[in-house]
Amino acid sequence: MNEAGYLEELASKLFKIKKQIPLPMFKDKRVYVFAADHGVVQNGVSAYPKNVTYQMVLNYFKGGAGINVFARHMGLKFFVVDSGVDYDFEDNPSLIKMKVGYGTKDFSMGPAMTREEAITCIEYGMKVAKKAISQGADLLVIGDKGIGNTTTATAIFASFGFDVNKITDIGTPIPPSSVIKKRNIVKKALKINRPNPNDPIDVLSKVGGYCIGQMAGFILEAFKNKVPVVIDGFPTTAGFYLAYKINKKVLDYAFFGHLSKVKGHKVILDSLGVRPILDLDMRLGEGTGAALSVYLIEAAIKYFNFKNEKVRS
Ligand SMILES: Cc1cc2ncn([C@H]3O[C@H](COP(=O)(O)O)[C@@H](O)[C@H]3O)c2cc1C
Ligand SMILES: O=C(O)c1cccnc1
Repeated sequence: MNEAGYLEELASKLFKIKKQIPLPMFKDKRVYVFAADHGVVQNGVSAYPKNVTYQMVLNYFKGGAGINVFARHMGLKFFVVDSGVDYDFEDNPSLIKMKVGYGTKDFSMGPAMTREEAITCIEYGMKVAKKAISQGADLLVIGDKGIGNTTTATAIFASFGFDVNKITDIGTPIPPSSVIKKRNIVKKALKINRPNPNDPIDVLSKVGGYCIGQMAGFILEAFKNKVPVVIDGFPTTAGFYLAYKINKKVLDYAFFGHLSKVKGHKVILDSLGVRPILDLDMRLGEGTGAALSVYLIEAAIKYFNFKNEKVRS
């Protein structure tokens, strides 16, 4: 048996969550993109300046970004969470205002945020998930938006013991000299801040981001409510990793939508023993790879139900 290969694993993972035959199809699929600014950007670790973050959020409102295309293609409701962008947005139907601050501090000089802010991030992320689920959401895809967030993600993983040399790569296209700078900035951040790998909140406050902290809270709340979450690329996996360090059981509720082209992503996914659904050389972030993978998760459910129907008849 197992002729449908990995699709059967996907279905059996869902079956462990839902414990229902037939498995229900998703009725309210959503993508939440967590956006924030990162003080570390002032060191020239991204191909873009900081103000591109808020411009991209404004672009979401017009439906003009990659994730808007894929959300429409996949029938996902789209939301952007302002976790901490250095800009005051006017109200918009897809905007969720959860600002913890106007961007983190540069963690190569000291802590990114206070411990209180880190806890607030987790709480706000939980609030976003709670509301989504109370409105009927039954599949939650997460994405990232924020210039510099791949440096923040690298610093988080490095804090938990991953080798900086093995996980540092370009996010947006920077020259090799800037990749070296990125690596050195992360090393300096660890030296200055000494994040405690046994205390995920300490890691978040020392070298984290408002967006990544909120993703962690979001994932923890989704788990509590038995709602599966689809993780995207490198920055969203950092959010997942923080949640995982708080509660290892979140692994049973998470699907890894794709393998990012950022080389560290494979290192992290291998360490978790998980297999990404797609591998398309994407390094776009925003939830794009995860959004596309939903197609296969749904196909896996249909196939599972078809097989079980055959067995019964
Ligand atoms: C136009 C544009 C579209 C994007 N779509 C995703 N990202 C991605 O790249 C950024 C992280 O890479 P780094 O750490 O190198 O800054 C994030 O905003 C992420 O969403 C984009 C970035 C830009 C500029
Ligand atoms: O892996 C990702 O999701 C990613 C890669 C590059 C830039 N932003 C996100």
